Amino acid sequence: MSKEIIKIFDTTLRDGEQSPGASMNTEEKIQIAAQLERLGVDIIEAGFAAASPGDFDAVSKIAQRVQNSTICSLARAIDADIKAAGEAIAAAKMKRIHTFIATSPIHMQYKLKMNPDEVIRRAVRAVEYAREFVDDVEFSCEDAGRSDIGFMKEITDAVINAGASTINLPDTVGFRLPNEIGAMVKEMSEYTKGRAIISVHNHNDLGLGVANSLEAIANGARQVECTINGLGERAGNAALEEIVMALKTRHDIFKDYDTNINTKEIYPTSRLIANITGIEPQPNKAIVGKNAFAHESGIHQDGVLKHKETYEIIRPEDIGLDMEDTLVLGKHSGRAAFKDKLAKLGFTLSDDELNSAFERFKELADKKKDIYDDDIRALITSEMTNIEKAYELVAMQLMDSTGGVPSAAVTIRHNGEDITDAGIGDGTIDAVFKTIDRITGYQGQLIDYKVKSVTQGKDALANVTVKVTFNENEPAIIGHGLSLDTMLASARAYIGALNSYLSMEGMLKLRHTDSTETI
Ligand SMILES: CC(=O)SCCNC(=O)CCNC(=O)[C@H](O)C(C)(C)COP(=O)(O)OP(=O)(O)OC[C@H]1O[C@@H](n2cnc3c(N)ncnc32)[C@H](O)[C@@H]1OP(=O)(O)O
Ligand SMILES: CC(C)C(=O)C(=O)O
Repeated sequence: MSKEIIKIFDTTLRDGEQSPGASMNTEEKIQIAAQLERLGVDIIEAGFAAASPGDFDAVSKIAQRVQNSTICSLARAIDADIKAAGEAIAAAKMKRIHTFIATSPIHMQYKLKMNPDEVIRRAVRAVEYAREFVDDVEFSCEDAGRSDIGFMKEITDAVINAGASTINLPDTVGFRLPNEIGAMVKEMSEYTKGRAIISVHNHNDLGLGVANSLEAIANGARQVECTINGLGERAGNAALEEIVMALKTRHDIFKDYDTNINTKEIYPTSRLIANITGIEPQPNKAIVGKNAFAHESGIHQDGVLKHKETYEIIRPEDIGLDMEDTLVLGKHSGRAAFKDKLAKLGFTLSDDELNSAFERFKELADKKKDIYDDDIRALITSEMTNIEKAYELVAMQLMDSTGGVPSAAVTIRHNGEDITDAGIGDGTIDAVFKTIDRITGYQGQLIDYKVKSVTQGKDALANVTVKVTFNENEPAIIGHGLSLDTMLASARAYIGALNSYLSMEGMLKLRHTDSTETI
């Protein structure tokens, strides 16, 4: 008997980006979308096109490039949002508009300030208008977990009649227990049988997002919304890798179902998201955490040596983690071996990108003894997500004697000219950032600074993430920098954030003059 496919709807680029500190620039989002396509997700929620000109731009560019996944944009039940979503995804080969409105009494009364009839009217109008742009419309009863099921049936009938083909029942605040989600999904699936696909979108406030999603599948849900590494608003969303690997590992229970996910792309996708957002999964995170396949204690090690399955329920290679082949290439490696390694890691680079990545790889190999797959992943990610460089770091010299004044001399290239200046600060990083400000004329406010080592060892690459505002009325910008030297990585991250800001500046200006149309 052929298995039923559970559609995997990935919302890393939309709900995942709602994780504090997880903002991504357009180039980064395009790279993530390409990897999600490789992973085999059915639907990529590429953003919320009406949220900002930057979001619109990212959704449009993803829609132009992705061929094998449906591209979706979220939209409130507001004409202007739906128009933005429809226009942003217009070029996609397969496209969907996902519109939503809250259906719980608490949201309707206090947030929307609408009575239930008005909510139904808005929902119907939204779906009808969305159908003017696409055939595939998803409607979400926001806060379904706390909504009255009778009211959800009423609104569901209305939106199905208006043209929605997927009904999503989000547990927006992660309040429900698995048996409750199971009961809600069962009742709604039976009610809508043959008329719409029932989907779930479970948040993780009580740590139950994945359990709730599995229970939903067992009770009739045929689409699950989830994110890589469980990123998302507050405590995050149900993690894609956990849902998919639970279905695969417990095929005895879920024998009738399958997904289109190529599980070997799970680990590379997780690393890409961690490198880009700077948000590392906790070490004990299921499936993709650093310790997920580490056996620390003697009895476990003894068991694994005798027979792996004594303590391993998943083979690392099934998620694309090659435990035996982590040590790679060195300074004597050539372009062919480097290209071959990149292909194995799932990267396809243009000739220019390959040349520039190879140069950076050689610089790294000169200084670092062991180069691991994760070093190469970080290097390529930073190479491929480099946006146009208005400013480029050329050289940097630091002074930080104990009891003295930390100072930095920095040379930056701008419009082909090298500009050098020096400055002091409260610490070396502050001195570097202030000197960059003096040279560029932009005054950045550092909101957050994070450094993590890409792999182990004293000579590990430092991956620095900064969050900076260059204008207090505009959103903070994320920048990443990679180097063996933490100070150099910091300077690169700060200049990266400025370059991102400049590439978005025109769009951000537009945002202030945006008007939001309501019906
Ligand atoms: C559960 C979720 O994750 S929903 C998705 C959350 N994602 C986001 O919010 C994306 C980022 N958001 C934004 O950039 C902004 O909030 C925008 C551009 C969407 C809207 O900005 P603003 O127009 O300034 O509105 P603001 O955010 O202050 O308030 C939201 C408004 O939308 C209304 N609203 C909320 N959801 C809906 C909905 N589904 N349909 C219609 N109206 C809605 C609210 O009632 C409120 O209206 P009010 O201003 O009349 O009180
Ligand atoms: C818009 C919906 C799907 C959402 O993100 C939520 O309810 O959490």
